[in-house]
Amino acid sequence: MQKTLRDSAALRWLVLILISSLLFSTYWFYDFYGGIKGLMEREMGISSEEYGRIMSSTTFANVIGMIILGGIILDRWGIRLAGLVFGGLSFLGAIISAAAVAGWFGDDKSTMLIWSITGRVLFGIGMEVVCVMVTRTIVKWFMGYEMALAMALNIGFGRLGTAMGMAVAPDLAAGGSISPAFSFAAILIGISLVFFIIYIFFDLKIDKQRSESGIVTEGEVDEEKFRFADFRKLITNRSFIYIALLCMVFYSAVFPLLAYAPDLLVNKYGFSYEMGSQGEFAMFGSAVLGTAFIFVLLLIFGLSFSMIPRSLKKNGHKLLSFMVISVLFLGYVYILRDVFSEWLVNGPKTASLIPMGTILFTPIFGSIVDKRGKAATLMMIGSALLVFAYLSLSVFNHVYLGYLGLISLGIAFSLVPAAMWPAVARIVAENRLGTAYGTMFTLQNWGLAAFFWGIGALLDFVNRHRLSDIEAETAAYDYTIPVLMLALLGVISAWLAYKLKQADKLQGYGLENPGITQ
Ligand SMILES: C[C@H](N)C(=O)N[C@@H](CCCCN)C(=O)O
Repeated sequence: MQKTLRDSAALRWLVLILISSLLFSTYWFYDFYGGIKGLMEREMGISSEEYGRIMSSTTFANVIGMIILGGIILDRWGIRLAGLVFGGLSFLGAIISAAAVAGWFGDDKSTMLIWSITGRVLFGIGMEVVCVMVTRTIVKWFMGYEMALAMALNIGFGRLGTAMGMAVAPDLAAGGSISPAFSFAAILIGISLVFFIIYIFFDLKIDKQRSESGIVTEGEVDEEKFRFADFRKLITNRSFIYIALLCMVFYSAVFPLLAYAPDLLVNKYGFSYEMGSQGEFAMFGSAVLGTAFIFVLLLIFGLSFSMIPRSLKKNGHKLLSFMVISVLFLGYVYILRDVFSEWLVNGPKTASLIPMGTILFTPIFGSIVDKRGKAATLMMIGSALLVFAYLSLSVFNHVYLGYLGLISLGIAFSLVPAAMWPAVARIVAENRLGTAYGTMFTLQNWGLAAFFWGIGALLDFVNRHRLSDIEAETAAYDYTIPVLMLALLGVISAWLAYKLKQADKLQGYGLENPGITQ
């Protein structure tokens, strides 16, 4: 068979970087608000409930089926046009939000609130359809190659956007105005659209090659088109119902919390929104350099290890690897101890370590699912960890338990997505994946709509007697009840993962079997 662009590993990974930049920038915009919640409340004069309303508005159009409609449009128009339209929509939404907080439409509270919400609604439609489009593009280029790894790394790009958005937003707003943080985030989406336009040339070329070699192109595959009969079949499949509900409940317990996590750390444990004496950018720079340094050491270790003769490393190589990685990690912590000591008292920076950790752990858990299986069991464990995390962060008051809670949350946030998304591909036929992801994202948005807003509203309600003191900065929000509510979602997630495991036993999709069969 004639070779196409996707047969070149270098081109495949280049394509992954080009399209993942859209995920990086849109996740940045989705989550950077969390790092400046307190500042937004002060500058815009809004309450926690109103902050929650802005966050929740990302989902407003999606709860009434915009993602499914976007998926159908994607199937009909193809990756290039749909990518430009929905990427452009997320950019437009981000620009409107940035203009709103800059006071372009008026600087009174209600005008800023209305336009911030309008911007976020448009951004939300664009972002979710972009996510489905990017997933389909990965399938197009990586099917038969390193698809699971590509998906995990792609999620990693998104998480990096989340982490950096949360960590850097307070620095961008350090001049006393939230506007630069918004403009910067919007510009990032514009830059990633340029990367997407570069990708379009590769997409045109590969489609041309595929049609020349007799492989039908994406737009010509009739089976790819959306049919309501398939949709009905999908939503009556037991395993799909459980995994879709799990997606809704699990993500409702995680994404909204990220929007409140920095504020939770500031209010519950007395963390700060400001950095200490060393200067934020110097600290950020040394953290990035330290991370690059450790990657280089790991690379050297990997290369030297690969040169040891097989017979010598047969036994004990796992122990040796574990020891070397542990020493490197401890060295890393030692080198960066000043950075860590400053970061671990700063709310947004500490909260950003949750998505940061998932960048490493999601591919690791993904490869465990590939090699050993146990996807449904891992989803149960991930959900149980969520319960532990939220109990630690709510009913207990010790900061070390708080750190442990954040680590558990990070592991849960890696385990469940790493097991969930490849599992969908086992339950649903490949040519229906777009519809399946669209349906799951829609349900997920129902949950997000309720909890992004619900946490803020509950926070205002349980703290209603001291709101004026909180505004005067003489009292702090009590987060116990809102976080306990999320622990309950963890319990429901664990139950749904258990039901999924049972349904899979009946239906025989083999979710507990390894993904790699050869
Ligand atoms: C934000 C989006 N609705 C979502 O749920 N994203 C997932 C990743 C989905 C990747 C599917 N291949 C996430 O965990 O961020």
